[in-house]
Amino acid sequence: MKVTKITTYRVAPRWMFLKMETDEGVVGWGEPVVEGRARTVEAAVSELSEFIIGKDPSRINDLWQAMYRGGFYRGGAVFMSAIAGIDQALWDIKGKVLNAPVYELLGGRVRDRMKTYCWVGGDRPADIIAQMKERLAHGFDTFKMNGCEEMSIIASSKQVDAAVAKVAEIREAFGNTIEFGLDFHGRVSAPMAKVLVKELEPFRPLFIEEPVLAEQAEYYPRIAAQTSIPIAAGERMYSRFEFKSVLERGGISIVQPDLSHAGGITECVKIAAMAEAYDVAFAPHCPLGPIALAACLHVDFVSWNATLQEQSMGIHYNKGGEVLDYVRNKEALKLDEGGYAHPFTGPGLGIDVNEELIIERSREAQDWRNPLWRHPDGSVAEW
Ligand SMILES: O=C(O)[C@H](O)[C@@H](O)[C@@H](O)[C@H](O)CO
Ligand SMILES: [Mg+2]
Repeated sequence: MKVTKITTYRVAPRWMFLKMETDEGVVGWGEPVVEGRARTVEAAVSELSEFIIGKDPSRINDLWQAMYRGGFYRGGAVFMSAIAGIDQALWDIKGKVLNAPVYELLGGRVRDRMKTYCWVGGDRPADIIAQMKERLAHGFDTFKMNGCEEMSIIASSKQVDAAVAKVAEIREAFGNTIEFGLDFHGRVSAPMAKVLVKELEPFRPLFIEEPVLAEQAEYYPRIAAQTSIPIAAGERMYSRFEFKSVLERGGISIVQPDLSHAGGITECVKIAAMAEAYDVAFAPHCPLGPIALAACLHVDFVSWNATLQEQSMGIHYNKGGEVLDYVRNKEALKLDEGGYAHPFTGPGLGIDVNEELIIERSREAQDWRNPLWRHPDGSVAEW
Protein backbone atom coordinates (compact mmCIF):
# COMPACT_ATOMS: atom_id res chain seq x y z
CA MET A 1 0.00 0.00 0.00
CA LYS A 2 1.17 3.56 -0.70
CA VAL A 3 -0.08 6.97 0.45
CA THR A 4 -1.35 8.79 -2.64
CA LYS A 5 -2.86 12.07 -1.41
CA ILE A 6 -3.14 14.23 1.72
CA THR A 7 -5.82 16.93 1.87
CA THR A 8 -6.50 19.40 4.68
CA TYR A 9 -9.84 21.02 5.45
CA ARG A 10 -10.10 24.03 7.75
CA VAL A 11 -13.59 24.07 9.28
CA ALA A 12 -15.65 25.85 11.93
CA PRO A 13 -15.30 26.38 14.79
CA ARG A 14 -11.45 26.46 14.59
CA TRP A 15 -10.40 22.97 13.58
CA MET A 16 -8.63 21.31 10.70
CA PHE A 17 -9.17 17.79 9.40
CA LEU A 18 -6.66 15.83 7.35
CA LYS A 19 -7.68 13.18 4.83
CA MET A 20 -5.01 10.65 3.83
CA GLU A 21 -5.75 8.51 0.77
CA THR A 22 -3.98 5.35 -0.38
CA ASP A 23 -3.65 3.40 -3.63
CA GLU A 24 -5.82 0.62 -2.16
CA GLY A 25 -8.73 2.92 -1.34
CA VAL A 26 -8.25 2.88 2.45
CA VAL A 27 -8.64 6.40 3.85
CA GLY A 28 -7.38 7.72 7.18
CA TRP A 29 -8.33 10.91 9.00
CA GLY A 30 -6.39 13.12 11.41
CA GLU A 31 -6.84 16.49 13.09
CA PRO A 32 -3.68 18.64 12.88
CA VAL A 33 -4.19 22.17 14.14
CA VAL A 34 -2.81 24.86 16.40
CA GLU A 35 -5.82 26.90 17.42
CA GLY A 36 -5.38 30.27 15.73
CA ARG A 37 -2.58 29.07 13.45
CA ALA A 38 -4.49 26.64 11.21
CA ARG A 39 -3.01 27.99 7.97
CA THR A 40 0.53 27.72 9.36
CA VAL A 41 -0.05 24.09 10.33
CA GLU A 42 -1.64 23.52 6.91
CA ALA A 43 1.60 24.69 5.29
CA ALA A 44 3.63 22.39 7.57
CA VAL A 45 1.38 19.45 6.64
CA SER A 46 1.82 20.28 2.97
CA GLU A 47 5.62 20.23 3.33
CA LEU A 48 5.59 16.95 5.26
CA SER A 49 3.21 15.47 2.68
CA GLU A 50 5.95 15.73 0.07
CA PHE A 51 7.78 13.10 2.12
CA ILE A 52 4.79 10.95 3.13
CA ILE A 53 3.16 10.59 -0.30
CA GLY A 54 4.44 7.43 -1.97
CA LYS A 55 5.38 5.80 1.34
CA ASP A 56 3.94 2.64 2.93
CA PRO A 57 1.53 3.90 5.64
CA SER A 58 2.05 0.78 7.75
CA ARG A 59 5.58 1.98 8.72
CA ILE A 60 4.22 4.50 11.27
CA ASN A 61 7.22 4.45 13.62
CA ASP A 62 9.72 4.96 10.81
CA LEU A 63 7.62 7.68 9.15
CA TRP A 64 7.28 9.41 12.53
CA GLN A 65 11.03 9.36 13.18
CA ALA A 66 11.76 10.58 9.66
CA MET A 67 9.26 13.47 9.99
CA TYR A 68 10.61 14.40 13.44
CA ARG A 69 14.33 14.03 12.81
CA GLY A 70 14.57 14.34 9.03
CA GLY A 71 14.29 18.11 8.76
CA PHE A 72 17.09 18.91 11.26
CA TYR A 73 15.00 21.48 13.14
CA ARG A 74 12.35 19.83 15.31
CA GLY A 75 9.63 20.30 17.89
CA GLY A 76 7.39 23.27 18.56
CA ALA A 77 3.63 23.71 18.36
CA VAL A 78 3.23 24.01 14.59
CA PHE A 79 5.52 21.23 13.45
CA MET A 80 4.46 18.74 16.13
CA SER A 81 0.80 19.45 15.37
CA ALA A 82 1.40 18.73 11.69
CA ILE A 83 3.11 15.45 12.61
CA ALA A 84 0.25 14.70 15.02
CA GLY A 85 -2.45 14.90 12.35
CA ILE A 86 -0.48 12.77 9.92
CA ASP A 87 0.27 10.25 12.67
CA GLN A 88 -3.43 9.98 13.61
CA ALA A 89 -4.36 9.31 9.98
CA LEU A 90 -1.65 6.64 9.69
CA TRP A 91 -3.04 4.85 12.76
CA ASP A 92 -6.56 5.19 11.35
CA ILE A 93 -5.40 3.49 8.14
CA LYS A 94 -3.53 0.75 9.99
CA GLY A 95 -6.60 -0.07 12.06
CA LYS A 96 -8.82 -0.15 8.98
CA VAL A 97 -6.39 -2.43 7.12
CA LEU A 98 -6.15 -4.82 10.10
CA ASN A 99 -9.85 -4.35 10.96
CA ALA A 100 -9.11 -3.44 14.59
CA PRO A 101 -9.56 -0.34 16.79
CA VAL A 102 -6.28 1.51 17.39
CA TYR A 103 -6.34 0.63 21.11
CA GLU A 104 -6.21 -3.08 20.12
CA LEU A 105 -3.13 -2.41 18.02
CA LEU A 106 -1.58 -0.74 21.09
CA GLY A 107 -1.98 -3.84 23.25
CA GLY A 108 -5.63 -3.70 24.26
CA ARG A 109 -7.65 -1.89 26.91
CA VAL A 110 -6.71 -1.42 30.57
CA ARG A 111 -10.18 -0.05 31.35
CA ASP A 112 -13.77 -0.46 30.25
CA ARG A 113 -14.69 3.23 30.11
CA MET A 114 -12.94 6.61 30.35
CA LYS A 115 -13.95 9.55 32.52
CA THR A 116 -14.28 12.87 30.72
CA TYR A 117 -14.89 16.40 31.95
CA CYS A 118 -16.46 19.46 30.40
CA TRP A 119 -15.79 23.18 30.42
CA VAL A 120 -17.90 25.81 32.14
CA GLY A 121 -17.61 29.55 32.41
CA GLY A 122 -15.97 30.89 29.28
CA ASP A 123 -12.88 33.05 28.77
CA ARG A 124 -13.67 35.04 31.87
CA PRO A 125 -15.27 32.64 34.37
CA ALA A 126 -18.95 33.58 34.61
CA ASP A 127 -22.30 31.85 35.17
CA ILE A 128 -20.33 28.96 36.65
CA ILE A 129 -22.96 27.66 39.03
CA ALA A 130 -25.76 27.78 36.48
CA GLN A 131 -23.62 26.04 33.85
CA MET A 132 -22.50 23.36 36.30
CA LYS A 133 -26.13 22.71 37.24
CA GLU A 134 -27.05 22.44 33.57
CA ARG A 135 -24.21 20.00 32.84
CA LEU A 136 -25.00 18.02 36.03
CA ALA A 137 -28.49 17.49 34.65
CA HIS A 138 -26.80 15.90 31.62
CA GLY A 139 -24.77 13.52 33.76
CA PHE A 140 -21.46 15.39 34.10
CA ASP A 141 -19.96 15.73 37.56
CA THR A 142 -16.44 16.88 36.66
CA PHE A 143 -15.70 20.28 35.19
CA LYS A 144 -12.97 22.72 34.27
CA MET A 145 -13.05 26.49 34.23
CA ASN A 146 -10.66 29.36 33.83
CA GLY A 147 -9.35 30.16 37.30
CA CYS A 148 -9.12 33.91 36.80
CA GLU A 149 -9.41 36.80 34.36
CA GLU A 150 -6.40 38.92 33.40
CA MET A 151 -3.93 38.78 36.28
CA SER A 152 -1.16 41.38 36.71
CA ILE A 153 2.34 40.09 37.46
CA ILE A 154 1.77 41.46 40.96
CA ALA A 155 -2.01 41.35 41.27
CA SER A 156 -4.22 43.27 43.62
CA SER A 157 -6.08 41.69 46.51
CA LYS A 158 -9.23 42.51 44.56
CA GLN A 159 -8.06 40.35 41.61
CA VAL A 160 -7.06 37.50 43.92
CA ASP A 161 -10.27 37.75 45.96
CA ALA A 162 -12.37 37.68 42.76
CA ALA A 163 -10.73 34.42 41.68
CA VAL A 164 -11.09 32.84 45.11
CA ALA A 165 -14.70 33.96 45.54
CA LYS A 166 -15.79 32.07 42.41
CA VAL A 167 -14.27 28.87 43.77
CA ALA A 168 -15.79 29.40 47.22
CA GLU A 169 -19.17 29.85 45.51
CA ILE A 170 -18.80 26.46 43.79
CA ARG A 171 -18.03 24.59 47.00
CA GLU A 172 -20.84 26.49 48.74
CA ALA A 173 -23.29 25.42 46.04
CA PHE A 174 -22.16 21.82 45.47
CA GLY A 175 -19.97 20.75 48.37
CA ASN A 176 -17.97 17.70 47.27
CA THR A 177 -20.71 16.37 44.98
CA ILE A 178 -18.78 17.68 41.98
CA GLU A 179 -15.12 18.07 41.07
CA PHE A 180 -13.52 20.88 39.11
CA GLY A 181 -10.14 21.81 37.75
CA LEU A 182 -8.98 25.42 37.62
CA ASP A 183 -7.16 26.41 34.45
CA PHE A 184 -4.91 29.39 35.13
CA HIS A 185 -4.34 29.31 31.35
CA GLY A 186 -0.86 30.77 31.78
CA ARG A 187 -2.41 34.06 32.94
CA VAL A 188 -0.77 33.92 36.36
CA SER A 189 2.82 34.93 37.08
CA ALA A 190 5.08 32.84 39.30
CA PRO A 191 4.77 35.30 42.21
CA MET A 192 0.98 35.28 42.03
CA ALA A 193 0.72 31.52 41.59
CA LYS A 194 2.12 31.17 45.11
CA VAL A 195 -0.51 33.55 46.45
CA LEU A 196 -3.42 31.95 44.58
CA VAL A 197 -2.68 28.31 45.44
CA LYS A 198 -2.41 29.30 49.11
CA GLU A 199 -5.79 31.04 49.02
CA LEU A 200 -7.40 28.19 47.02
CA GLU A 201 -6.04 25.34 49.15
CA PRO A 202 -9.09 25.16 51.49
CA PHE A 203 -11.44 24.62 48.53
CA ARG A 204 -9.52 21.62 47.18
CA PRO A 205 -9.95 22.00 43.41
CA LEU A 206 -9.23 18.71 41.65
CA PHE A 207 -6.18 20.26 40.00
CA ILE A 208 -4.70 23.61 39.02
CA GLU A 209 -3.73 23.71 35.35
CA GLU A 210 -0.88 25.75 33.92
CA PRO A 211 -0.34 27.56 37.24
CA VAL A 212 2.45 29.31 35.35
CA LEU A 213 3.37 29.28 31.68
CA ALA A 214 5.15 26.19 30.32
CA GLU A 215 8.28 28.32 29.89
CA GLN A 216 8.26 28.77 33.69
CA ALA A 217 8.04 25.01 34.38
CA GLU A 218 10.91 25.24 36.84
CA TYR A 219 8.35 26.74 39.26
CA TYR A 220 6.19 23.58 39.31
CA PRO A 221 8.19 21.89 42.11
CA ARG A 222 8.20 25.12 44.14
CA ILE A 223 4.44 25.59 43.76
CA ALA A 224 3.83 21.92 44.48
CA ALA A 225 5.93 22.18 47.63
CA GLN A 226 3.53 24.73 49.10
CA THR A 227 0.21 23.11 48.22
CA SER A 228 -1.56 19.74 48.21
CA ILE A 229 -3.53 20.73 45.11
CA PRO A 230 -2.31 18.60 42.15
CA ILE A 231 -0.50 20.64 39.50
CA ALA A 232 -1.44 19.89 35.87
CA ALA A 233 0.21 21.05 32.67
CA GLY A 234 1.18 19.92 29.22
CA GLU A 235 -0.96 21.44 26.48
CA ARG A 236 1.96 23.68 25.50
CA MET A 237 4.60 20.96 25.62
CA TYR A 238 5.07 19.17 22.36
CA SER A 239 7.20 16.06 22.76
CA ARG A 240 8.45 13.49 25.29
CA PHE A 241 11.70 15.47 25.35
CA GLU A 242 9.88 18.46 26.87
CA PHE A 243 8.00 16.25 29.32
CA LYS A 244 11.25 14.54 30.28
CA SER A 245 12.68 17.63 31.96
CA VAL A 246 9.35 18.50 33.60
CA LEU A 247 8.97 14.98 35.03
CA GLU A 248 12.57 14.91 36.21
CA ARG A 249 12.19 18.25 38.03
CA GLY A 250 9.02 16.99 39.77
CA GLY A 251 6.10 19.01 41.07
CA ILE A 252 3.71 18.04 38.32
CA SER A 253 0.94 15.55 39.20
CA ILE A 254 -0.96 15.44 35.90
CA VAL A 255 0.47 15.69 32.38
CA GLN A 256 -1.87 17.01 29.70
CA PRO A 257 -0.32 16.58 26.28
CA ASP A 258 -2.59 17.38 23.36
CA LEU A 259 -2.93 14.50 20.84
CA SER A 260 -3.13 17.10 18.06
CA HIS A 261 -0.13 19.16 19.25
CA ALA A 262 2.33 16.65 20.75
CA GLY A 263 3.15 14.43 17.79
CA GLY A 264 -0.01 12.32 17.81
CA ILE A 265 -0.74 8.82 19.07
CA THR A 266 2.80 7.51 18.54
CA GLU A 267 4.32 10.23 20.76
CA CYS A 268 1.58 10.52 23.39
CA VAL A 269 1.60 6.79 24.15
CA LYS A 270 5.27 7.28 25.05
CA ILE A 271 4.53 10.38 27.13
CA ALA A 272 1.87 8.46 29.06
CA ALA A 273 4.34 5.66 29.79
CA MET A 274 7.02 8.15 30.90
CA ALA A 275 4.52 9.81 33.27
CA GLU A 276 3.49 6.45 34.71
CA ALA A 277 7.11 5.79 35.66
CA TYR A 278 6.95 8.95 37.82
CA ASP A 279 3.50 8.07 39.24
CA VAL A 280 2.05 11.04 37.35
CA ALA A 281 -1.49 10.96 35.94
CA PHE A 282 -2.22 11.27 32.23
CA ALA A 283 -5.10 13.58 31.22
CA PRO A 284 -4.90 14.59 27.54
CA HIS A 285 -5.82 18.14 26.60
CA CYS A 286 -8.54 18.24 23.95
CA PRO A 287 -10.55 21.43 23.29
CA LEU A 288 -10.78 20.30 19.67
CA GLY A 289 -12.86 18.13 17.36
CA PRO A 290 -13.96 14.52 17.14
CA ILE A 291 -10.87 13.02 15.50
CA ALA A 292 -8.58 14.60 18.10
CA LEU A 293 -10.90 13.32 20.86
CA ALA A 294 -10.93 9.82 19.38
CA ALA A 295 -7.12 9.81 19.22
CA CYS A 296 -7.03 10.83 22.91
CA LEU A 297 -9.44 8.09 23.94
CA HIS A 298 -7.50 5.35 22.17
CA VAL A 299 -4.41 6.35 24.15
CA ASP A 300 -6.50 6.66 27.34
CA PHE A 301 -7.81 3.12 26.91
CA VAL A 302 -4.30 1.65 26.84
CA SER A 303 -2.68 3.89 29.50
CA TRP A 304 -3.04 2.71 33.10
CA ASN A 305 -2.41 6.26 34.44
CA ALA A 306 -5.04 7.90 32.21
CA THR A 307 -7.29 9.75 34.63
CA LEU A 308 -9.43 12.38 32.99
CA GLN A 309 -10.18 13.25 29.39
CA GLU A 310 -10.99 16.79 28.29
CA GLN A 311 -13.62 17.06 25.58
CA SER A 312 -15.02 20.16 23.94
CA MET A 313 -18.77 19.48 23.75
CA GLY A 314 -20.30 22.78 24.82
CA ILE A 315 -16.95 24.57 25.24
CA HIS A 316 -17.11 28.35 24.80
CA TYR A 317 -14.86 28.23 21.72
CA ASN A 318 -17.20 26.09 19.64
CA LYS A 319 -19.07 28.79 17.78
CA GLY A 320 -20.35 27.51 14.43
CA GLY A 321 -19.47 23.89 14.93
CA GLU A 322 -19.78 21.18 17.54
CA VAL A 323 -17.88 17.92 18.06
CA LEU A 324 -20.62 15.63 16.77
CA ASP A 325 -21.48 17.77 13.73
CA TYR A 326 -18.83 16.07 11.63
CA VAL A 327 -19.44 12.53 12.89
CA ARG A 328 -21.89 10.12 11.24
CA ASN A 329 -21.62 7.43 13.95
CA LYS A 330 -22.42 9.87 16.78
CA GLU A 331 -23.02 6.99 19.22
CA ALA A 332 -19.28 6.26 19.08
CA LEU A 333 -18.70 9.45 21.12
CA LYS A 334 -21.78 9.17 23.32
CA LEU A 335 -20.90 10.05 26.91
CA ASP A 336 -22.83 8.22 29.60
CA GLU A 337 -23.83 9.19 33.15
CA GLY A 338 -20.74 10.62 34.82
CA GLY A 339 -19.32 11.68 31.47
CA TYR A 340 -17.88 8.27 30.63
CA ALA A 341 -16.72 7.46 27.10
CA HIS A 342 -16.84 3.89 25.90
CA PRO A 343 -14.38 1.91 23.76
CA PHE A 344 -14.78 2.34 20.02
CA THR A 345 -16.00 -0.73 18.20
CA GLY A 346 -15.08 0.32 14.68
CA PRO A 347 -11.64 -0.16 13.07
CA GLY A 348 -8.95 2.50 13.20
CA LEU A 349 -9.92 5.61 15.16
CA GLY A 350 -13.55 4.46 15.04
CA ILE A 351 -14.93 7.74 13.70
CA ASP A 352 -17.03 7.73 10.53
CA VAL A 353 -16.56 11.33 9.36
CA ASN A 354 -19.17 13.26 7.42
CA GLU A 355 -16.86 14.15 4.54
CA GLU A 356 -19.53 16.02 2.59
CA LEU A 357 -20.14 18.36 5.51
CA ILE A 358 -16.40 18.82 6.06
CA ILE A 359 -15.92 19.81 2.40
CA GLU A 360 -18.96 22.09 2.48
CA ARG A 361 -17.89 23.85 5.70
CA SER A 362 -14.26 24.14 4.51
CA ARG A 363 -15.46 26.43 1.72
CA GLU A 364 -16.56 29.05 4.26
CA ALA A 365 -13.97 28.50 6.98
CA GLN A 366 -13.16 31.64 8.96
CA ASP A 367 -9.70 32.16 10.45
CA TRP A 368 -10.23 31.86 14.21
CA ARG A 369 -7.93 33.95 16.38
CA ASN A 370 -7.73 34.13 20.14
CA PRO A 371 -8.30 37.62 21.56
CA LEU A 372 -5.34 39.85 22.42
CA TRP A 373 -5.88 40.96 25.98
CA ARG A 374 -4.38 44.04 27.54
CA HIS A 375 -4.04 45.19 31.13
CA PRO A 376 -5.58 48.54 32.17
CA ASP A 377 -2.18 50.17 31.58
CA GLY A 378 -2.24 48.98 27.96
CA SER A 379 0.41 46.27 28.29
CA VAL A 380 -0.28 42.85 26.79
CA ALA A 381 -2.02 40.44 29.17
CA GLU A 382 -1.85 36.64 28.87
CA TRP A 383 -5.17 35.35 27.51
O1 LIG B 1 -7.36 23.60 28.76
C1 LIG B 1 -7.74 24.00 27.65
O2 LIG B 1 -8.69 23.52 26.99
C2 LIG B 1 -6.91 25.03 27.00
O3 LIG B 1 -6.25 25.86 27.93
C3 LIG B 1 -7.64 25.84 25.96
O4 LIG B 1 -8.43 26.80 26.55
C4 LIG B 1 -6.64 26.45 25.02
O5 LIG B 1 -5.75 25.44 24.60
C5 LIG B 1 -7.28 27.03 23.81
O6 LIG B 1 -7.81 25.96 23.01
C6 LIG B 1 -6.26 27.79 23.02
O7 LIG B 1 -6.87 28.34 21.87
MG1 LIG C 1 -5.69 24.61 29.55
